[in-house]
Amino acid sequence: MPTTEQVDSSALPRSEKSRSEKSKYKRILLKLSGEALMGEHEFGIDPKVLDRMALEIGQLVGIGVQVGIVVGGGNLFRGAALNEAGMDRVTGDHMGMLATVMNALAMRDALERSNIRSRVMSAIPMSGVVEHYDRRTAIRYLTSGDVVLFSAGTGNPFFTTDSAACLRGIEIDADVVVKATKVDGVYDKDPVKHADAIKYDMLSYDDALDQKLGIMDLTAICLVRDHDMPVRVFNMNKPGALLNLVMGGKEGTLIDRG
Ligand SMILES: Nc1ncnc2c1ncn2[C@@H]1O[C@H](COP(=O)(O)OP(=O)(O)OP(=O)(O)O)[C@@H](O)[C@H]1O
Ligand SMILES: O=c1ccn([C@@H]2O[C@H](COP(=O)(O)O)[C@@H](O)[C@H]2O)c(=O)[nH]1
Repeated sequence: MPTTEQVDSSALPRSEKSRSEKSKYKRILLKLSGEALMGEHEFGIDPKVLDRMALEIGQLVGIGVQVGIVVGGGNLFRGAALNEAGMDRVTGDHMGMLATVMNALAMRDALERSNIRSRVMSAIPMSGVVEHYDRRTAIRYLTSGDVVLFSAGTGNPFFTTDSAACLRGIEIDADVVVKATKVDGVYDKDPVKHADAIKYDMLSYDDALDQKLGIMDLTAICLVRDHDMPVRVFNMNKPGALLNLVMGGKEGTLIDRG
């Protein structure tokens, strides 16, 4: 398992310090579903969702957990959908990656309004708007307690932000990749389409791959399997769930080597 640098909890109030010492994870990579940022809307960003996420992320930072974030772009553009509508696929993917930069900027704004120090890095150079992604700099920011938002996915077309989240999680030596989504875990089939879907509490990488469960793309699952990076899938609309799972609570579904 990857190791992380110890969190300096000496600056925290006593109650938060003792929680930090008990937290299961010291550094996490949180994947936020772009689609979930729409809230009740059909497109775009619901500021209420951003503010609620900022509050929940702030609780983790408050107990000394280091938080890297990858935000999806499905609330704005997806390359595959644009391609189906007739657009060149690579152009569509570039639009999708730019959408994730917009979401990351909106998330940073919400975090900073809650007095949570945060940085946006982009896999696609965007001088004057956000910093270009650099692993060592990102780890320095995380170690100093800043939230780091990794935007523009992997920087390459034909990938997804799930793959980007797993890649960045491995690169920054996160203890876990936490996938925040609209459903409360991984099921034997899509629970949005099938009322009789059965939820898994835990699942091996190989089972997730063999059953093609659709919660994450296969590239992302292969990556975490090859690097033995655990993934926890949970419902981001359940208040307190993120803090609970970081403290070791059994939220959602754990995907690991089994
Ligand atoms: N076996 C499964 N178990 C759970 N969810 C599943 C499964 N198969 C498909 N899904 C679907 O996957 C969705 C969650 O994926 P995710 O959060 O990546 O959504 P997304 O809309 O693709 O995110 P983004 O907007 O970031 O691209 C759920 O809303 C659910 O409908
Ligand atoms: O590495 C990447 C990541 C994403 N894209 C494009 O962005 C959109 C939005 O990402 P989601 O994972 O669907 O939220 C995606 O559909 C791709 O078009 C990419 O090209 N490369």
